[in-house]
Amino acid sequence: MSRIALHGVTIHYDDLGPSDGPPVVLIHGHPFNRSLWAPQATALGAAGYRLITPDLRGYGDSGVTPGTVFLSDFADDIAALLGHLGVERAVVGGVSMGGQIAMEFQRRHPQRVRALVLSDTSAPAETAEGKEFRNRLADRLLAEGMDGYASEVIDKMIAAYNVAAMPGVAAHVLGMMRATDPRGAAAALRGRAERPDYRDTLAAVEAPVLIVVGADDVYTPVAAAEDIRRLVPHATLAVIEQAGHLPGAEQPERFNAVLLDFLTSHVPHRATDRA
Ligand SMILES: O=C(O)CCC(=O)CC(=O)O
Repeated sequence: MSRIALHGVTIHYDDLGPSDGPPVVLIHGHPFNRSLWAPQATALGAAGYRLITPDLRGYGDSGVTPGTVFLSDFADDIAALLGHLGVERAVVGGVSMGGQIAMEFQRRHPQRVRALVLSDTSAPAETAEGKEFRNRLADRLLAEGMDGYASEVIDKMIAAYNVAAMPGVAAHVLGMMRATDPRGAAAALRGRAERPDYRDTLAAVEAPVLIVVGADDVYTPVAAAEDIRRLVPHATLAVIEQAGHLPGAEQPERFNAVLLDFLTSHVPHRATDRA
């Protein structure tokens, strides 16, 4: 684990795998942390890729900036982290809110994106109803803490059948949610409520794009992934069976196979991308 002070906060991150491998950044969702990507670390490293996984500000070991944190703040943190690491261009991917941050990164720093990986996410701006929900949830988490929310949503974060069948995965996901600082979660909820519509950005993307979705995701169902696919005709779409909103955790072997297949085709090892 490493850390860096940037934009007024300390960001913790892992930088794993061969340092001269093509860099891949994977961004966790809400309310998780970089340990979400533990099942990807070994597989990517063994295949020769460098994997950089930050704890977003307000999550995991990173510092908290209470109030409102916009997806643009998260994207700029990642750009600064890559600058610190001497990485000019990278594969940038994420799950759910992390996928939206990857789209925001593409919007703000398109020249730094070698390829995009969008797992279980959606491109449109928040609806009026969604904004109200996120702002209410932010108030609730600040008042009550994370425990009640974590118990309520575990069977949507991973497929309900996996909660029983995969107690280790369920415990990990619950543990990440419960350990999140409510001030960090609330700040991200408020900022995410204000996110822009990413559909125009996606329609203009020339970089390779991988869209992944759990077959039984109830938050961002397969239809949301198909909507993204329609915007990006050159994208690859993979549906992961026996998974919900977090296929990288629920079905790591299937998820890793799809990811590595995409990387091998579109991001070969020869290029080094160090600045
Ligand atoms: O609140 C939602 O939109 C679904 C849950 C979620 O955001 C999880 C995540 O960001 O990974």
